Amino acid sequence: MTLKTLTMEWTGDCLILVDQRKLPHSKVFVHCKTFEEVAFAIKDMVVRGAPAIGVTAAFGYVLGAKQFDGKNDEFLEFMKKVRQTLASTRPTAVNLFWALDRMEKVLNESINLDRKSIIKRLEEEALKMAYEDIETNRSIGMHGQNLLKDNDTVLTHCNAGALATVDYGTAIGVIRAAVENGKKIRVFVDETRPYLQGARLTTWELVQLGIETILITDNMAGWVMKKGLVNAVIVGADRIAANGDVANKIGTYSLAVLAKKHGIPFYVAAPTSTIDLTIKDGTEIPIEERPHEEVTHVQGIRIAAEGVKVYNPAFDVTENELITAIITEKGIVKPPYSENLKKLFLR
Ligand SMILES: CSC[C@H]1O[C@H](OP(=O)(O)O)[C@H](O)[C@@H]1O
Repeated sequence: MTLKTLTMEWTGDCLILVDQRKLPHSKVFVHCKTFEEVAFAIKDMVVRGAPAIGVTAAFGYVLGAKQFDGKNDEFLEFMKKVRQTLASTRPTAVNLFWALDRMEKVLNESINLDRKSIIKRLEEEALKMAYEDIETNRSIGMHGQNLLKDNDTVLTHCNAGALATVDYGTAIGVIRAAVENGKKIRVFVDETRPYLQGARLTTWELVQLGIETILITDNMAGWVMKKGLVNAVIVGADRIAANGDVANKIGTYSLAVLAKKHGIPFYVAAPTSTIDLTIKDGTEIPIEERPHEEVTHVQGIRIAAEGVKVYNPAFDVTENELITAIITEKGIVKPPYSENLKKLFLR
């Protein structure tokens, strides 16, 4: 079985990723034939977005198993190294660890089979995860679109579209589903400095979908809300703590505070694989800090003085009291999140 979407293609021995560092200027692809190449692709953000990172790592795990050519009793040790290499790429999106846990479980359950059968089972699990993600996103969209009315204007941040997942998207999935249900939706897209996922990726997706898209710089969001131009804010997530605190792209917290101030509903769209019940609140979520060059340069051109210091947290945490509802594939979760997120896993 194979897989081919906007974000990735699995051919059986190669994971082909659209190079999101180069979009929208050029649509080029990175071919990964080893787990090391997959790890680099995640770390350097060839591919990014919590669900996309998880499934990419799953295929990286399969490639690692295929690469092993040592003695049988060294295989498990080798696969531990594969997991460690993939797990060390980016710390915030819990989907990465959720996906690797799923792959490791299949490995442990099939370890007494011959190597070919083990690899086959691992590949089946990665493909199952990939196709599940597409269905999950469509379900998030189906639930979430009920929160939007015809002629609503939505503001979104970063990219939580098809490119951040295996396909369809989470926050953008809600917008797509509303449009597919006949609603006219307009979208304000935050450019999302410093990596510009909004300006480069979300606008590219929405324009191709024929959805009215208005690009703004991040510092315009408050004014747009104050002018009464926004009916709802919808963002993705990288990790949701047990109490409903949400880690998402840097700038999300500011949007949530502004939305509260202006009485605008603030929704988070995420699969249950992004919920991490092992951590009680957002203070425990590891926040990735990325290279200074992402701030001092834009597309390789220096914009800041030489010698300047830089602080570049890639994510922030939005406290649960600022979140109106969390949209998942199992339905819409409202406060109290500590109680209601747990219930999701009992369904
Ligand atoms: C659907 S998850 C998308 C989520 O991931 C992004 O982070 P990054 O581009 O650094 O991987 C951002 O937080 C999005 O909301």
